[in-house]
Amino acid sequence: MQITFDRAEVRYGAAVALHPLSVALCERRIGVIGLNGSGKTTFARLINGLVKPSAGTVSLDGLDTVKDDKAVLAKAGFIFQNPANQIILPIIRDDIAFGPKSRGLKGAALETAVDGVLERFGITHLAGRRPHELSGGELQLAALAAVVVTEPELVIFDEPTNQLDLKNRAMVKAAIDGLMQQAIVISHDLDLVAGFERVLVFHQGRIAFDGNASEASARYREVALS
Ligand SMILES: Nc1ncnc2c1ncn2[C@@H]1O[C@H](COP(=O)(O)OP(=O)(O)OP(=O)(O)O)[C@@H](O)[C@H]1O
Repeated sequence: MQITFDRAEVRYGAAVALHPLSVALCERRIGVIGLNGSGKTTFARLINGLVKPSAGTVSLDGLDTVKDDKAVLAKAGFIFQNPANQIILPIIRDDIAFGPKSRGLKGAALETAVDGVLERFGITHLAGRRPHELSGGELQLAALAAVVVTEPELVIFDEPTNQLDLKNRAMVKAAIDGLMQQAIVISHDLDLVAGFERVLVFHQGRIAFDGNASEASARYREVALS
């Protein structure tokens, strides 16, 4: 999928969260790194229309995130920094079933779809649990399953390994690596984006570097320590 920013900018009053940005993205794995407050989440939320540009446009395969917001939401799933906030229903299985159910899937087809994603992310044993009974990594996988079951073309992750231990981090990394969908991953975890085709470094609301993962890490270290 082609994601196109055309002079898109975001302002909150007098403060600029994202300076006018024009960029086209179509790689399968795109990393976004940068200091706190550099504009990464704003950038990511623009992609699926959670944040609307103050000026300019953002489009996904020609669909405008403002005018075609519903179609954009169906194409691009978003995993929030704290996935517990996006798991609405008390039981994991019901939460995963919620999206496809509200799109009309029912009966055996619904059960098969839910079983499929539970198995795919290795969380079948967690289906009957409540969100607070899951580890941070398991919560990420449950939120990911709930997004993937709706069959988006793109999945956007906002700091998916934030505050996870090594084991949970590896679990989430494996899930992202194995994802069939295009993925955009915001992260402070440079290992997570190390193998990505394209990595953007944000700094003070602008892209300070756009290129391969190893050069991006070096550039990030430079801006972080400057
Ligand atoms: N709703 C909002 N209202 C006002 N200012 C905001 C809002 N959302 C973000 N900002 C500001 O915009 C700037 C960019 O924020 P953003 O969350 O995009 O950064 P970030 O790189 O994702 O940071 P972090 O790594 O801490 O999550 C920050 O200065 C932030 O304070």
